[in-house]
Amino acid sequence: MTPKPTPLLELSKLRVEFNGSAGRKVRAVRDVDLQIYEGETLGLVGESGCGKSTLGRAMLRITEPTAGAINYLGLDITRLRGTVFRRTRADLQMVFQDPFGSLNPRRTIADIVAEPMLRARGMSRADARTAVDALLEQVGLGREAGARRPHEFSGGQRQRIGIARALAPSPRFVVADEPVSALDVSIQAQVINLLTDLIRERGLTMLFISHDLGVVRHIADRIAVMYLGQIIEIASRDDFFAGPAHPYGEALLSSVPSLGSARERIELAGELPDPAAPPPGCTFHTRCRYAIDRCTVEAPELREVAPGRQVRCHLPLVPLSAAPSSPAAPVTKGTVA
Ligand SMILES: Nc1ncnc2c1ncn2[C@@H]1O[C@H](COP(=O)(O)OP(=O)(O)OP(=O)(O)O)[C@@H](O)[C@H]1O
Repeated sequence: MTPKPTPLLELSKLRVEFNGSAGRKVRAVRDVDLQIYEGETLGLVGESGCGKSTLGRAMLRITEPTAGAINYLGLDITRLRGTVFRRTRADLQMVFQDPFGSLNPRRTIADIVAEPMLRARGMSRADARTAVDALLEQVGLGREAGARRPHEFSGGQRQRIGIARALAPSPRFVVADEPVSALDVSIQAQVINLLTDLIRERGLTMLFISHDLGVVRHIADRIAVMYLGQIIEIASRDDFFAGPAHPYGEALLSSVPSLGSARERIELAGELPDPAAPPPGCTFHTRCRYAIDRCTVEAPELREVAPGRQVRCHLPLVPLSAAPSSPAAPVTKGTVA
């Protein structure tokens, strides 16, 4: 028997609540348990507002979790303070959806990319200069880009700068939050191919957040589906695209005919419920076409229905004896044409 791989990052009961209007608590992330294995890209999908960004930001403590633990190499990051936190945090970086908003317009690209090398890794200026040149080459901008400022670049180029800055402290784990959704489709493919190359060359582990299943299919090894702050399905990429086990995933996939799903289109009834007042029982029951009485009163647990495949549903769509698949098994990733 092959030993189970050790997660690089493990979330236990991670919770994020915001103060909503009229003193109501917005439960954006609800007690999430999740393992991310070294070298894998985990795609996090779900409708707008289901909590994907909040979960990604909480994993890096950009948004402080309300409760729970984030285990990274034996350390609970939520408990770290001061220098130890800053040093550890340099291993964990983020690529944002809108790189322009996060790039200081007054600074040169070389300064922007060098800053985390100097601050987080204590590099000398001379070493940082050499490393910046190499990184700008690696992300396809060329070292000449270093002397210019953010406004001189197109959206796709700015995202390359955002990626260079995230990689500057040589992280092991990167959260990419909708990194291509603001870009033209032709540019999206180039940035996805760049990320795929960087993941392979640097052995990066990544949480890739996207509402676009077509994009996720090109880059992710495993898929986690989120609904109203909870993970409701986890599967290998191939298993998920062959047929989601949760009715929500089934509906999401059916809405993208280009993904080759021969199934009928399933309309999701109504809007995403208010995360400050989630429905009782299974939170998806109000929109689920298979819901039975039990779903309205009893909240399902996230349970394993096949090796490496978990689902939070009383009536999962795959048979309990579904074909085995390893959670961290290497998957050949596609190149976007
Ligand atoms: N700072 C905040 N204060 C109050 N509520 C917030 C805050 N940030 C997010 N929320 C709420 O938390 C819930 C989850 O939002 P989040 O942005 O994480 O979802 P998402 O799936 O990433 O959606 P999107 O793709 O639109 O960003 C939403 O109801 C959102 O309105």
